[in-house]
Amino acid sequence: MSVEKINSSDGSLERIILKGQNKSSVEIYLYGATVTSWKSGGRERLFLSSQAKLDGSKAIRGGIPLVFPQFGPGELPQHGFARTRKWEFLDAFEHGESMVAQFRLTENEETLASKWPYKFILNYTVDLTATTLSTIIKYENTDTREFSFTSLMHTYFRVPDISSTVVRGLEGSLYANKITGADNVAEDRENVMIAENEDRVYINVPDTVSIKYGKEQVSVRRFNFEDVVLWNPWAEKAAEMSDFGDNEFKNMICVEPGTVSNRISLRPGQVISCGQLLAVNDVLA
Ligand SMILES: O=P(O)(O)OC[C@H]1O[C@H](O)[C@H](O)[C@@H](O)[C@@H]1O
Repeated sequence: MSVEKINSSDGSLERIILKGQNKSSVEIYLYGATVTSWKSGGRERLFLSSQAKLDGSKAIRGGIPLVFPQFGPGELPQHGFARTRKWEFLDAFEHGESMVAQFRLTENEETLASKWPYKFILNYTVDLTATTLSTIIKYENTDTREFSFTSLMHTYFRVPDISSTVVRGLEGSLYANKITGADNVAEDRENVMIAENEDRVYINVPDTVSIKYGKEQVSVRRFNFEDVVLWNPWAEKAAEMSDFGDNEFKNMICVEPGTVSNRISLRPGQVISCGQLLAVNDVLA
């Protein structure tokens, strides 16, 4: 088990690499506090585009970008400012079976001058075990006024083949289809598969959904996040994105825990912790 801090002496961005038991590891860029790699049993579980910008010029395309305080388009830049700010690295250490790293983001002059002008502290904890990765944000209102926000962990999973990838646990939930504009559609499938440009916000989702591919399954358990966004840009939209390889849509699926259909409100001094626990399980059969 080890912690490595890569400084930017060669011009690359600073990052932290935690190595845990059984060939597990996680890499976190201070830029956006973006997790860019998670390995369990020596295998990469997250998708990072070969075209991703890793120089701080754009939000990182892949891994786990953190969306705060605005999901999607709006008064702030798309998906807010947390994914394009440099976070402070607080500490990394071994804790029982886990390797843990902690990061912090607070307001700055730019955010105070933005359309979301509040004082806040986000404490972000990344916890790695041999078979799990948990990412938790503690949101704290340090302002004198109540504020509200939307937030999400934009998790990009690497899959061998999208055409045989199944998402389970969504059956019975309602979703808004952001492509067609249809709202409150009931999901009636036990096994959700993607075969075109999909962008859906699921609400009333059970705590755990899972992604199954081949003989493996990764489960995604949420804490205090209400919704799950399901996204794959498919061929045409992928081709329009400068930081996404044309054929890479075949090897990724975004299953994104967040609270985006409602807003989270915090009074002065109030705190809430929200996050996700990703766990790798082998599937027999
Ligand atoms: O291109 P980005 O700003 O990173 O957004 C990528 C995607 O994020 C989420 O999944 C949204 O639901 C999509 O509408 C959006 O296209």
